[in-house]
Amino acid sequence: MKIIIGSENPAKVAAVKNVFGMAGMEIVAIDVPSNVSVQPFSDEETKEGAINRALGALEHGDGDIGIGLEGGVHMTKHGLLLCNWGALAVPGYPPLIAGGARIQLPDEIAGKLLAGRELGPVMDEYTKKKNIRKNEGAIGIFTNGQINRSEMFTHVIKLLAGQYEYRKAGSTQS
Ligand SMILES: O=P(O)(O)OP(=O)(O)OP(=O)(O)OC[C@H]1O[C@@H](n2cnc3c(O)ncnc32)[C@H](O)[C@@H]1O
Ligand SMILES: [Mg+2]
Repeated sequence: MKIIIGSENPAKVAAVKNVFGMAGMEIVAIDVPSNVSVQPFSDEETKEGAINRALGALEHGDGDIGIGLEGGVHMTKHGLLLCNWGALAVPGYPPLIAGGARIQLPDEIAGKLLAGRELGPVMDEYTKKKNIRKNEGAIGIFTNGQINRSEMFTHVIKLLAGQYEYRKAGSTQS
């Protein structure tokens, strides 16, 4: 079985390997476009990005399963929340989707995003570190290391893998 993940971001690739990395599974990472803004600004747009990546991965990677993971932000009355979505696509079915954990972003960070900046570089500037988005992520920083980006995406991939298994079992029962 060949699984294509539509991103080369190591935090995302690690999440797929954590769940699908058993014997007999080939996991290939390719960078495919999300076809949404580089900084998605709603649940809908972030979810759309994940679906586009999953379909793109399936199309360009010649695999059995395409997976897309996308990070974004979503405005609420409690401020700007970090949001994350995943999608799993197989030929002949509508993509399965699953949402990830969401947390509040501090006002200082939210203000920069509302001014048009991207979270990745804003986080590097804020922490004075490099490539936060490929490592612990904003979620790791603002949960004091309790949940890092790849753990958060691992949970999303488990939600996708479980739905995929459930659907497969159902289709062989009848
Ligand atoms: O290579 P890709 O797969 O594009 O990985 P990415 O880190 O850019 O991740 P996304 O495109 O899914 O995220 C959309 C934007 O939000 C930023 N972002 C999302 N979650 C983040 C996090 O936890 N930490 C840092 N930046 C994050 C990211 O840098 C992008 O600007
Ligand atoms: Mg990106």
